[in-house]
Amino acid sequence: MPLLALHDVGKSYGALKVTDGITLSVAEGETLGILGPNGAGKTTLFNLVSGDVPVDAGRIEYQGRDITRLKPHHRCRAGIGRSYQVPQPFGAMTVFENLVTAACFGGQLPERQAWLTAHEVLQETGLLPHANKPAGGLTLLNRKRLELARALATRPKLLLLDEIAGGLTEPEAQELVAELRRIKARGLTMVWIEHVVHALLSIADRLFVIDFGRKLAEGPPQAVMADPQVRRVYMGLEAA
Ligand SMILES: Nc1ncnc2c1ncn2[C@@H]1O[C@H](COP(=O)(O)OP(=O)(O)OP(=O)(O)O)[C@@H](O)[C@H]1O
Repeated sequence: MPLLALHDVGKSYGALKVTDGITLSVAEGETLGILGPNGAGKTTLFNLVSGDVPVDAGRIEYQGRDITRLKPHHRCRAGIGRSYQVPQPFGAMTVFENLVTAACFGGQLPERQAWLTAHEVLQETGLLPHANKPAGGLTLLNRKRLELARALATRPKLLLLDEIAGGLTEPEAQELVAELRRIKARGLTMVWIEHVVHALLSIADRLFVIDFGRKLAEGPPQAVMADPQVRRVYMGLEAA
């Protein structure tokens, strides 16, 4: 049984079909990379899985259970954690307080357990030296780390990452990828939307490419990147 399964999922805004009959599944322990041009409907797909936005059509299953109509906070408590493309920390709170809040309210941990979890996540994401700084004053790399850390503090079984490497310099992106590799190695299932293709390729087990809300390609990373349609539509390259 896959951890996550989408069956013919659809979403429209007015006449615009943003998600058009998407069917995909994610196996436990897998890292699925999602690619697609700007406006292809990638973030919308995450919004549908996390419940931030209701679906118009189709069904979403998590751990074999139909969660299509479940509220976002219940999905979070069931183990679906996500980051946002634009980091959304509580800027006036410290890094540590942000994580305790995520662990208490997202992960529903009792306070003592939330503190311990926040500490573990600080270590895992390299944020320990910044624990007592206000989140609003962090560098972009550390804001991205905090976005990752806030999702981890909810103790997810499925982690959805939305362009976590976007805007970083090459060495910063490499640091973040190294952290994600360690997280992957402990068996966490991840779905990662990313435009920084080489970062995604260094970790993804499988790719799923979206264009105009539809599946364009799916499969092993090398095969997908060699697909003439993907090269033309996504990378603007002529087919070899
Ligand atoms: N709430 C909304 N109301 C109207 N249109 C929306 C809404 N949310 C998204 N869209 C439109 O849906 C389309 C897909 O948006 P989405 O953010 O999912 O794309 P994306 O693939 O994540 O893009 P990017 O790579 O630029 O982040 C875009 O045309 C966007 O303008």
